[in-house]
Amino acid sequence: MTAIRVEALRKSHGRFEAVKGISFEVAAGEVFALLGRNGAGKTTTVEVLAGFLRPDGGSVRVLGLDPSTERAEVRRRTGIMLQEAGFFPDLTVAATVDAWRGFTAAPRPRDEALELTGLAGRAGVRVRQLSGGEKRRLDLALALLGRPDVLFLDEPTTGMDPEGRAATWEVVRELARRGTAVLLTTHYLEEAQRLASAMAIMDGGEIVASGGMAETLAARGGRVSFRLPAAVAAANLPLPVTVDGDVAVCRAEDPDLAAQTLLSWAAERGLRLPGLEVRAATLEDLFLDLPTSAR
Ligand SMILES: Nc1ncnc2c1ncn2[C@@H]1O[C@H](COP(=O)(O)OP(=O)(O)OP(=O)(O)O)[C@@H](O)[C@H]1O
Repeated sequence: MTAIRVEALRKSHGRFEAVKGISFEVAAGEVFALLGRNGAGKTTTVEVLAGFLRPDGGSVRVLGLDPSTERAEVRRRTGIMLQEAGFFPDLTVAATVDAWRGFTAAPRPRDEALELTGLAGRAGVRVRQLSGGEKRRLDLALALLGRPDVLFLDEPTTGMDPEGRAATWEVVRELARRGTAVLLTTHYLEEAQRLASAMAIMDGGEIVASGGMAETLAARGGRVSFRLPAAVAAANLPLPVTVDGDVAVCRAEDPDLAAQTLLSWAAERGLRLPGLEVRAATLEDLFLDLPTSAR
């Protein structure tokens, strides 16, 4: 079932067109990563989907509803974690969750929300005393309160320590397993690669690359890297490489085959290729391969 549908969406801020006719879909139970450098138009897109901004062109549907005209119903069934959270600094964590529970239909119990986000031990602490990462966790706890069918996460793990990040990923995975559609924006490409099964990369308000995560990465092939022996000139290797310092990198559709070719070539000459590493393409490779303006 399609949970989020964006068709030819356009949105300007004043005269500046931040989103220029983008389309994508997110299915129930899917984590979809919307990526792109600062100012690409990701937050504007999320704000339209959440009903904070009206589209100037095209259409968006969340759970089949129009967020600008059916905002209350969309709000009831979505959770949202924006970059800037508006907390009351003098309230405790527990009081903040209680206040939000008051606005939420059939909310989760407070302790469950705090437990899920690793804040159980911080219930009595005032919001002003939380670290940046803990504030993000509180924001997530509030976004989860209504057991949403759709969750918008705008850079959810910024400022979190590795443990907090891993715990957040686990919460997001569990929600997706239970059918929540998750739209994630992040600058952490490893996070996107681990969490999302599909993605779109935006640049200057347009989508410049999109597709299933596994399929897109598999289509990029992979790379073999090793330290170039002093006696070997890169041009003499049996496959083309780029050299960075003393590390040679060979991009290949089939990196295992490329590694075999390089190793046999080295063995025939009694050479070793120290530090040889074979790996599939990452989202970072894909990003770095985009035209400069698209990063
Ligand atoms: N309220 C606003 N008024 C004017 N311009 C805006 C407004 N909000 C965003 N913009 C501009 O629209 C463009 C897209 O911004 P947006 O916040 O959607 O990008 P983003 O991809 O989320 O970036 P980031 O990764 O930095 O969060 C930027 O150039 C930004 O300066």
